[in-house]
Amino acid sequence: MRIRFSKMHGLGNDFMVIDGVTQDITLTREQVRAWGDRHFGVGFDQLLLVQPPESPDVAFRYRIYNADGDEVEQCGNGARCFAAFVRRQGLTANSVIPVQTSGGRLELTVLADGQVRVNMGVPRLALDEVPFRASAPGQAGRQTVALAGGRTVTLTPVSMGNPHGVLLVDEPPSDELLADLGPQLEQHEAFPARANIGFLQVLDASSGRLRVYERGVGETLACGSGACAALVAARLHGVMGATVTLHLNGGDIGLSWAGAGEPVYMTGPATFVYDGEINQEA
Ligand SMILES: N[C@H](CCC[C@H](N)C(=O)O)C(=O)O
Repeated sequence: MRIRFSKMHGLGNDFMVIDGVTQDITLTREQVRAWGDRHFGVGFDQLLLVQPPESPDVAFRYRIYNADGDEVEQCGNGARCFAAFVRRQGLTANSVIPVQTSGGRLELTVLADGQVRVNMGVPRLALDEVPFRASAPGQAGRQTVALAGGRTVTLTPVSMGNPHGVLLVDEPPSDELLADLGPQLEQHEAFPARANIGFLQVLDASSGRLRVYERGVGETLACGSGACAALVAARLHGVMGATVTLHLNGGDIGLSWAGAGEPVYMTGPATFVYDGEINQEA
């Protein structure tokens, strides 16, 4: 069976986006991995599957699959591309689009300049909601994680619907730092569901530099939910204000968070690359 899809990206975090409203799509873990392969398939960080709504308070459901084939709860850059996709496909003409993901309900607003503003929901900081398994009592927002060889790191566990661990670093996050700590922390026993690991260098109260080693993918050029988690962590540490710009390898993202109990808002681009067709069995 031939499947129609669009290739898109949000600041270089790239997606295969499939209309599961007008096409009857069933995905297996093996199929996602095959299509995600950058040599033998389409190649992507995540696959986004658009589906009809399952409740009256949303217009759509969208499912997110990492390149390793696992379905996950949330994708911030993907949410922006989802909004641009459903309008381009003619599935909606609305500018405000409520959507359900496995990690919660998002409200997306397509702005006049084509950027998309996302209400990413209220961050969850309770350790069992991230989930995070503390090895020793930590103070709010700061947990110590033991690494092989006796080293320890301090990070902030945050859920944006998906799990994140954010480290505040004094220098620009280097390739060596991510290669050393990214895989260890992504799969660390402290994160029973694994985690996306962010490395944030705070530049001043309104700007910072972020690199993210994503769960199920590795480092991406941008991570939207990771950017939200980084702002939350920085605010818990008292080192950033309510409205910031974070510089990611793929570009800049605007964020705001008014504090505990409030949602995080993220604004950024959604870029269309090409339309394609692929065989279901490929
Ligand atoms: N790797 C993430 C999913 C994609 C998140 C990211 N691409 C974003 O923009 O939020 C996870 O396993 O939770």
